[in-house]
Amino acid sequence: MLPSAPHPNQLDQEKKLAAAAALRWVQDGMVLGLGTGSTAAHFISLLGEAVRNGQLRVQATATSQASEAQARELGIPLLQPRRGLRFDLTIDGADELDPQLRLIKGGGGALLREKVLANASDYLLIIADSTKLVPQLGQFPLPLEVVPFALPWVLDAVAELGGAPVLRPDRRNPQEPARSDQGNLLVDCHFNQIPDPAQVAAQLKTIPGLVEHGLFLGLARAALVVQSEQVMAVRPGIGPVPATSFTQLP
Ligand SMILES: O=C[C@H](O)[C@H](O)[C@H](O)COP(=O)(O)O
Repeated sequence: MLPSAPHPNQLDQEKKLAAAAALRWVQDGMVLGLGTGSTAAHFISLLGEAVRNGQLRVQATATSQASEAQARELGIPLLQPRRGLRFDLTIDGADELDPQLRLIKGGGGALLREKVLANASDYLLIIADSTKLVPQLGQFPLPLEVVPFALPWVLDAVAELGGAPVLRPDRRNPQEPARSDQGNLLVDCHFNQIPDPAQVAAQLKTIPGLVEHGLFLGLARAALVVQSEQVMAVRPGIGPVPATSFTQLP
C-alpha cells in the first residue's frame, strides 16, 4: 500500500518549522531576497515579527507582488530593483528539489522574478515541507512563463519535446488564463520524469517567446527540508543531515 499523503495541517506545520529554521540564519544588516508561495509566506511573517521586535534590521526585495504586499504590511523595509543591487541571502520555497538541489519552481507563477533574484543572490536557501524532496524531478508539472503572442508556437515546440503543455487557468476565474506579475501566460509541462534537467533547460531556452522556465539548476546552495518533524539540511549532493549541525549557513 502507498503511504498516505500528509494532512494539509501537518504540511503547514512543516513549512513553519523550515521557515523558523531559516530565520535563525538571517544576520542583522543583511539584504534579503524574499520568495513566493505558502512556505515563503511563513518566513516573511516570522521575519516581520523579528523586524518589529527590533531583533533584526534588514532590507529586502520580493519576488512577487503578493510577497511585496505582505512584507510592506509587516513593516519590512523594501528595496526596489536597481543596478548593482545584490542579496546576501534569498529564502524561497520550491515545488520539487532533488538531492543535487536542482529545483522545479513556479507553481505560484513567480518563476521569472524568483530566478532573477536567485541570480542576484550570494546564497539561495530553499525551505520545504516533507513532500518536496524527490529522487528525480518531473512529477510536478514544469511551469513556463510565455509571451501571449507566442503561445501557439511555444505549445507546439514544448509538445515536440514531450512536455505535454497545458495553459494554466486562473484559479479564481477558470475561464480565463492565469497571468504572471508581468502579464504573461503560464504553461505547465507534464514531462512526468526529467532524467536530464540540464538538457531540458537548454532545449526550452531556444524557444522564442518562452520568457523563462521553472528549472533552477546550480542556483540553490542549501535547503532546509522537514522530515519526520525534524529540520534537515541538504546541500548539493550532501545530506540530508540535521540542520542543528550548523550554527550558520552551511
Ligand atoms: O511560483 C511560486 C514559487 O516557485 C513557490 O516557491 C513554489 O511554488 C512553492 O510554493 P509553496 O511553498 O506554496 O509550496
